[in-house]
Parts: sequence; C-alpha cells; structure tokens
Amino acid sequence: MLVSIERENIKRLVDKYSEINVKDAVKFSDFPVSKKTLKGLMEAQYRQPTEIQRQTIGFALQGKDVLGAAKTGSGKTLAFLIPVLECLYRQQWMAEDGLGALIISPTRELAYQTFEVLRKVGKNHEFSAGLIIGGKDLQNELERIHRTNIIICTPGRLLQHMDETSTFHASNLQILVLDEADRILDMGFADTMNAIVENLPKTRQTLLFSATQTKSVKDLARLSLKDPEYIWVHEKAKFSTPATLEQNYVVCELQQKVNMLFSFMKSHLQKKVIVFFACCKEVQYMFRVFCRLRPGLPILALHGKQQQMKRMEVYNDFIRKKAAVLFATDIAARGLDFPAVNWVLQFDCPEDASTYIHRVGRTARYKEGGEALLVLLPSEEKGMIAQLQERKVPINKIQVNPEKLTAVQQKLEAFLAQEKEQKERAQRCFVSYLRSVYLMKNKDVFDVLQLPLEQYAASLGLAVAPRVRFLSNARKRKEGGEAGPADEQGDDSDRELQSFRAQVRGGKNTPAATKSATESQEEPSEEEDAKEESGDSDEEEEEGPADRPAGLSFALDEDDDEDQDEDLRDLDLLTVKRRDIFRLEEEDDDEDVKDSDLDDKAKKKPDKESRFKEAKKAMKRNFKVNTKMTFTDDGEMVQQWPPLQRTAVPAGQEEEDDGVSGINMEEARERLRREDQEFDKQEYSRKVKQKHREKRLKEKAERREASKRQKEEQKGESDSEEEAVAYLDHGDDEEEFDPSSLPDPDKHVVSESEDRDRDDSGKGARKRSYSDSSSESDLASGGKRTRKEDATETAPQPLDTGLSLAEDEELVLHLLRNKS
Ligand SMILES: Nc1ncnc2c1ncn2[C@@H]1O[C@H](COP(=O)(O)OP(=O)(O)OP(=O)(O)O)[C@@H](O)[C@H]1O
Repeated sequence: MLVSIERENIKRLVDKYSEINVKDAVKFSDFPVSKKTLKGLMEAQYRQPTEIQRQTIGFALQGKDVLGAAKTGSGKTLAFLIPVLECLYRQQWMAEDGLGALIISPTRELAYQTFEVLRKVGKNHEFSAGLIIGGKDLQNELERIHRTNIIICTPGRLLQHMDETSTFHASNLQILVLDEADRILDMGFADTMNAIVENLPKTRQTLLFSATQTKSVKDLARLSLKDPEYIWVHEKAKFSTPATLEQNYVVCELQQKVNMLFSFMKSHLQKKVIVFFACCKEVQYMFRVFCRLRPGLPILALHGKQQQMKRMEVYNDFIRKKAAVLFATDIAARGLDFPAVNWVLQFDCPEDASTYIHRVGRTARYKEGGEALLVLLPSEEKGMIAQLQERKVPINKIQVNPEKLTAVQQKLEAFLAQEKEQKERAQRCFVSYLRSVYLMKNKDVFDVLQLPLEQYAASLGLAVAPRVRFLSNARKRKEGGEAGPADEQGDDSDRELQSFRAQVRGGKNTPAATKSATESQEEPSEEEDAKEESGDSDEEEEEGPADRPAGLSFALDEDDDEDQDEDLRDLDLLTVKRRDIFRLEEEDDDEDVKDSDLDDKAKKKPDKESRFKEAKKAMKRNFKVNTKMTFTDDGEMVQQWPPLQRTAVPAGQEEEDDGVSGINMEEARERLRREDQEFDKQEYSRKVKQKHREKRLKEKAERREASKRQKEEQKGESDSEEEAVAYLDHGDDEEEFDPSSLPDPDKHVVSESEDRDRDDSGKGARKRSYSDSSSESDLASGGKRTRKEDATETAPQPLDTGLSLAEDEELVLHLLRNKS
C-alpha cells in the first residue's frame, strides 16, 4: 500500500519535470523534488536556491548530463546533491541494489565535507552512503562498500576497491558526479580516472561541476557525455571571482617574504586567515618556526604529508576557531567551505590563474565578504598579473610599508642553531621550494634561476645556502639553450612533470606506482589518495601507531621516508662551497660538494668514496684520454701515450692511483693537505682529552679535600639527634630505641663520595649501596651498633617498617620527642 502511494508521488513529480520553469523557481519547493529532500533542505536552513542550483537542478532532474560552472562559494554542492538524491528516490533504490550514485572529489577533505552536507540534506531518505577516501580503515570499507548506495570518494581509493574488492561493482550506477571536474580530469588524475570510467556503465547520467570548468572536448569525450547542458552562471559577469572579495597583491623580494608574513600575522590577530604555500616541506618548516615565533594567534598546518587523522583534526579545528591562521598547501585550495575566513594570503605564487581563483575562493563565500593578498616576487609580477587580468580577476597592487616589517631572521637563526632537526627542515624547505619553482610550467612567471639563493637561505635562518644539483643542471641547460623539464612537449614529459610535481606537493609517485592500475594512477599531487600519503615525520604532527590505518599505509610510510631521504640526498649533493685554501680543487660544479653547513656525517665523507664518485662522474661525462698506440716489429701493441709509467705509491693506495700519469703534483698536494687535516684533527682531539683529564683530577682533589674536612668536623661532633632520617636500626627492642644507632647521613655522603672517587680512580673499590646484600645481613643480625662501626664497616640499610617514608619520618620524630 505504502509502496504504491510512493509510486504515485514519484509519478506526479516526474510528470512535472518537463514543466520546470527556472525563472519562476524562487524556493526549493518550486522544483518537483521529493518531500524527503525538501524536508532535509528546510532542516538544514536551505530555503532559496542559489543561481547555479536554480539553473542546473531542472536539467539534472530531467536526466541530462550537465557541465556546471559558477564562482567559488556559490552553492555548487547542493546543485548536484539534490539531483543525486532525487535520482535514487525516483527508482526507489535499496541497499541490495548496491552502488547507484558516485561522487568523486579531488581531496579527502572535500569528499568529507560533501559527505557531511549529504548527511544533512539526505537524512530523511533511506539510502546508505559511504565516504571512501584514503587513510581510512580499508577492511571496514571493504565489508560495507557493496551495500553502499551513494559513494563519495577520492579517485585513488575508489579504483583500489574496483580492483581489489571482489564484492564491489559499479554496473548499476545511475549517476556520476565529478566535483572540481577540471582538476579531476587534469593530467594528475588522468590514468586513474580513465581506469575508473572503464568500470562504469555507459548508460549513466554525468554531472560535472567546478568554478573553473573544463572546456576540453577531449575531457568530455573521455567521459562519454551525451549532449551535455553547459551552464556557466557567471559567464557574462564582469569578474570571475566573488564580488564581495577584495583582492590585492604586493611585490616582495624572496628574502623578505618571511618577515612579511610575520608582520601580516601580527597585524591580523583577530582574524581567520589561510596562508597558501607551494609545497609541504615549506608548510612544515614555516609551521614549526612560526609556532616558536609566537605571533599571537593559533597556527595550524594542513598538508598532504600528514596522516589522515591529523588532517581531519586540523580541518575540524580550523572550522571551529574564530581567529587562527592555517598554513596549507593546495590541498586546501579547492572546495573547502571553512566558515568565516577573513583573509586568504598566497605566500607563494599559484601555479596558474585557476589555482589563484580557487585559493581566494576560500574566503568571501556565499554572500560573505573577504580579502585576499597575493605575494609576488618581482620576477613573477608581470606574467602572473597578465594571466589574472585575462581571467577577469580584479586585483590591485599595494605596497608594504618597509618600516612596519618585523625582521625575524635572527630568531630563526637562533632556532636553527639550537636544533639540528630544525635546520634540516629549513634545508628541505629551501630545496623543495626551489624545486617547485623549477617544475612550474609557465616560464614567463617562474624562473628559478633568477632567485637570490643566498639571501633566501638566510631569510630561512640558514647560514649558507644548500647547493642544489638541479639548479646547476638548469643553468647548464639554459646556457646551452635547451628546454627545461617543464618546457618539454608531449604526453610523456607531461606525465613525468606531474609526477615530479606530485612529489613536490607531497604526494608520491614512486616507481612502484606504475605497477598496476590501482597502484599507479594516483598521486597527481599531494591531494589524493589511492596511496595515502601518510607518515608525517614531524613529531608534533605525528599520530601514534594506533592511529595508523591498516594495510596500505605502512608501505606508504616507507614512501614518505623515501621522499625525505630524497631531499636529504639532494642536500648531500648540493651544498655549499668549501673554502679551498690552497686553491687545489678544480672548478667542478657537481664535485665541490661539501656543505660546511651540513651535519658532521656529510662532512666526514670518506675520501675514498668521494674519489669513487668522482671517477663515476668522470665516466658519466665520457672523458676520454687520447691514446697513442704503436706496434713492435713482432706485431705487439705498445701504448705510447699516456705513458704507462707508475708513481711509487705506498702499498694499498695503488688502486686509488689513476695508473696512467707520472708524479701527479696536484694529487700529492691534495694528499698532503688531507694528512695535515688529519693531523690537526688528532692534535685537537688529544688536547681536548688532556683538558678533560686535568679537569677530572682537579675535581677529584677538591672532593678529597672536602671529605677530609667533613671527617674532621664530625669527629668533634657529638651524636646529632636532629639529623635523624628514616633509617631505623633493626633493634630487638623497638621500645628502647636509641637514636644514636641512627646512621649519620653525612657519613653516607662521605662514604659514597669516597666510593665514587675510588671508582673514578679505577681502583675497583667496593661500591656501597643501601641495597648491598652484605649490609643487609649485617643489619639483620640485629643489635645496637655504634655509629663508628656503621661508618667504618658498611653503610646502614633502611628497614622496611611497612610504612611510607612520611610515616617513617613521623615515627622517628615521635620516638625522638619521647626520648627527649
Ligand atoms: N541555497 C542556499 N542557501 C543558503 N546557503 C547556501 C545555499 N547553497 C549553498 N549555501 C552555502 O554556501 C556556501 C558555499 O556552498 P558550496 O560549498 O556548495 O559552494 P561551491 O560553489 O561548491 O564552492 P567552491 O567552488 O569553492 O567549491 C556553503 O556554506 C553552503 O552552505
């Protein structure tokens, strides 16, 4: 009976689909949507549809494919959630029907947010819904996924289930939604998405939404869209960003950016701010040092190297906070709807105008106001501003008052001096930032070779700039007129570039990632997720093992380590010039490694190893020595040049010798210099040891002197009753307690220090301790003893009175009082 009533209702609604009049639709109830959906909307305080909702809901209800574009914060989420609910409602979808609707998001946070909105507006329906994102319990998902009607997911995790979960299939899918469609369809997700689409039925409805919608015919063909409706709500708008958003930019030297950020934070203490950085390692380092700088408002960090639990915690924390600063990478750039964000500050120039639009869109959402500040380097200004103008972004240039800038460099230097880990983080930050600039495609905006490296390093608190190998390569390439990696053409190089970018941003693209579809396609950036980028190395941000999701995550932790290692490897290579006092070293870019600023391990590289590397590099460069061969009358081949004369070298060093030259002056000098260095080192360490020995002897003499003095003082002293402590002699008659039997604590001190002295002097003196068993047996034999005996024979033992120390003390004092 109920079923037939419901069918009647559905029929009535469907009949009205063809009569939908967008112009007259002022309230949600003007659309033919189910009572359950309307109720959910009302309960969530959604009454009137926004423009994108108004324009798309009708087409979507009619079952058409839709490409929807509207400014950030304009309500695109409901524009696809309402049709999703109605689509399944129309068909009276049940748990047994399995997957009916699929919503794909580029990031876990966005998927989670959409899931929460769905839970609110769909709560009166009976469908099951699931959030399938990396970093969650795979087993749990595996058990439920085949009975889930609406899945909100990130691409990688979905594909993993498609590949590995035998009970899961998508053959009944009715409706597919790509949120942030341009991002999901871009190179980074290309392989994953192609593999997912292969698993989907062709007879589905598809909805694509974004503030910067794809117009690529190729993209649409990949999704087999059927005659889609293009809905560009703000196509004719003067600007592509919200009208309530005020946008400015400043031009700032790279080395001033940290000061600028600190000064900005100091002057916006009551605000909610998101600061966007180019890469994870920058966020990690800046987060650490800014926490220590204490600008006066809470700081949070969100990036793809955090474990999922941490990411969620930060996300929810920032939602709750009234005033706070969130340091983030581009994982927070799209879709996130943090309430009441006042400012978006782009510390690093965005990759392109689309990224800019999404980043600034985290403020000024749904009729609210907001401000955005873009920090540009002088070299980035022209190219970036031209792009923004072309994309109808109204942005004004403003100046920073240099007098208002607070310099923090010295403080950073001090932090780095205190903590080696911090210094390594700064070095990673330095390298990662440069790499992110190096890999940017638009060379009109990003030119890594123009960056003032020494000053930049100094601004991070580093005494010397690590030398970066890829910069040397870039320089060489530029001089040779070759294209950089980001300029290369063709799909393969693009793919490679994306993979590099993934690493820079925090995702991984390990060789293993190309093994299978499931494993491979992911990690377009730190955003997403088939392989969870877990394992943040930062202690403060680290989750305990108990928080780790099962399965995949451990393998990926290793990836993370690899990533870290890679940076360290970079640091090993790079690094700074050593002062070459004798001017013996050749000018070899790759070779004069030696980072005086790096840790000792790096510095103390065995000579052999570096020579080996040297040789390897020489081989790589295909250096060839010209040889001259002659033949004897007997036809025997003899090499004339280089001469085969060998130098007399000590045995064991022969293999190090090049074997082709005569006396190599350079080599000899180098060896001499190394020996000198070795000698200096030994001499220095000998002196340090000597100094320590002298100090120890002096201290010992002082201690002896002090103990002598004390003994003399004690001699003249009578038994001191006040110095009772909780060590009771085990007298037979406890009633007749004689305080004189109490050990003299001073004697313990003396005897202990004497023992220490004896031990120190290595004479193997018997070590006394209160738990010494011989002492115990002495005490156990009972009887009153004189203090002299105690002092000379053995240290007294505490008796176990069965009371606490405080009670023991009280007891002693009580006995003493009675005695007196
Ligand atoms: N009809 C509505 N009435 C009132 N508020 C709405 C309505 N639709 C959406 N909102 C609110 O507007 C805000 C932005 O919505 P939403 O996140 O869907 O924007 P968006 O267009 O998807 O943004 P982005 O492009 O950044 O992803 C949310 O806080 C949401 O609750």
